[in-house]
Amino acid sequence: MISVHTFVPQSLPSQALFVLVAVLCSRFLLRRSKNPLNLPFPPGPRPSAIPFVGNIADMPSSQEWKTFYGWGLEHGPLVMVEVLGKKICIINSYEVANDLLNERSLIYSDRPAMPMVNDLMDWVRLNMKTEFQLLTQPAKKFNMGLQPYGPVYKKHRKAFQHGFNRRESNGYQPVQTRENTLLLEKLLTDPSKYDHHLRITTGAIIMMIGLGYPITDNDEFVRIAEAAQLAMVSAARPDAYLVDLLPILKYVPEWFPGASFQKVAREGRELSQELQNKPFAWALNQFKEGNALPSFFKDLMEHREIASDDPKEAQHIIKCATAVMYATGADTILASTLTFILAMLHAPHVQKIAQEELDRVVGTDRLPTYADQAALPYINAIVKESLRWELVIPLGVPHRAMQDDSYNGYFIPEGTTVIANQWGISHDEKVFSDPFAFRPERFLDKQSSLPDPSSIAFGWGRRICPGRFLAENSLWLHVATMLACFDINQALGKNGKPVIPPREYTSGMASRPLPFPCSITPRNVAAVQLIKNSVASLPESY
Ligand code: HEM
Repeated sequence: MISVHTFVPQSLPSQALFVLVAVLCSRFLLRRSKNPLNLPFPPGPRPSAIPFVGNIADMPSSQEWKTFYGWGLEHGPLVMVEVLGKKICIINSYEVANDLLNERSLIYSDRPAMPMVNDLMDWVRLNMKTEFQLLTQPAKKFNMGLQPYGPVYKKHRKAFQHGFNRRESNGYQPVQTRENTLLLEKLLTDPSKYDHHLRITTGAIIMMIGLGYPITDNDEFVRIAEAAQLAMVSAARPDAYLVDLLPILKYVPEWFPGASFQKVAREGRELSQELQNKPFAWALNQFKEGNALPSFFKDLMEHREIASDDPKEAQHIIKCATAVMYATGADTILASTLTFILAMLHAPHVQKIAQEELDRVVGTDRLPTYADQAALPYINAIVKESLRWELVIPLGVPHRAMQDDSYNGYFIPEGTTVIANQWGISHDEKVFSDPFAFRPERFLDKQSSLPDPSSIAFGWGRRICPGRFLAENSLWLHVATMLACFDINQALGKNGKPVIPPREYTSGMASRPLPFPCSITPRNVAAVQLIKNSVASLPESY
């Protein structure tokens, strides 16, 4: 069933019902009339016999990527479904995703409207009619990741890329190194809370890099960022709410029977406002008083012209970029590191090989650093396999066709939502043999033609994740240093036997492992001393 927190009013007034039917009919007829070559649509599960309803009953309510993967096996790499007149294409192969989303990115770089998240939760308010108005009244648009493709989006993207291209991202390595060393100490002291420590570390890294903000215990900004991000990713699943399929419903008031989605939206909206305003106000104050630490925010404030020639618009773009950064950055790095830890419990032999490589190349009297990266192919392969084995954003962020297109004899009409099932693509056994096993070795062969998992996990074309260099740097250091200092083992169950935790992940746009027990112990006395020495030699502050 469709994953509705649905809303179907019990007793719509007859006029509203008429409008609804008219909207559906016109959408249906409009789509039918535009297929000049009369090509078939891509195959997919058979829709309902009831007109307009389409595949609503086939849509999964959780772990959508697994159902979509099954459709790929049954119908081929490009699947189409239709839900209430809206067409959704699901891509299950690297080749097709590359052909459409990379090679034809001029056509596929738009985002679908997503009224629940964008309009009602205020992540991108689209109540203005034209791109021109969007350009001249930018005050409401906040999350560039969900913005339609166009001049406004390009300005936001440019500002973001300025701070996170490969060179700038490498410039943040000292922050990552410092916070990671503190993480090792926390894992030494209290390993059972490993997920909490990692959450604090990824938050601290993002807040320092983004705003120059040193987080505290129970930090308010971290709480806001996490809550806002959770609200967004829970709602931003493909057509999770009926309002995403029938945008007219966004005008239904919260008090109306059955309109509980409006309460969810209001709470999300309040969080998104807090996310944009509170940390920014703090950073601006620091900047004005001349106390700002080096950060993405400070750099952009000093080079506002990169964002816009208009200082007011520039400030707005900077505010949006910093908010988006800590809304998207911390949780994704956390989830990929948790996946790495879970993988170590499923493939214990891997860490033995990795530790042998680390001892041989780095030795045991210092921590691995970024300078060792090129000499540690097995660690690099673990990072790649962690990005492939389970996906932080299993279905990517949906794209939208901006014009009619055809591919391999199939018609893809303008307006189609295009979902790259990144989880499915990463588990395509025609490409990755034994895809459910954690096997870093598959990436050791330099002659191999396997796609790099980064070219799947971080998305496609002009919308590819701009935080990917930063994310990979963080993940690499967590993997290399944790394996250098600790043994990561299965925890013992009640019967005293080791327990392999299941590979269970949350649903939503972003996904992470459900909490799982594990044992993290220092490899030996030398590792304990190494961590203590490394912490002692950290500078007092930034
Ligand atoms: C392991 C970590 C991460 C993964 C797997 C990941 C994955 C993704 C994916 C799949 C997309 C959608 C791309 C598409 O539309 O095809 C995306 C977009 C985005 N990511 Fe990441 N991401 C990660 C970390 C980060 C970090 C650390 C930041 C910020 C510093 C970030 C900022 C963004 C932004 C702003 C977008 C929207 C891009 C746009 O629409 O133009 N991400 N990410």
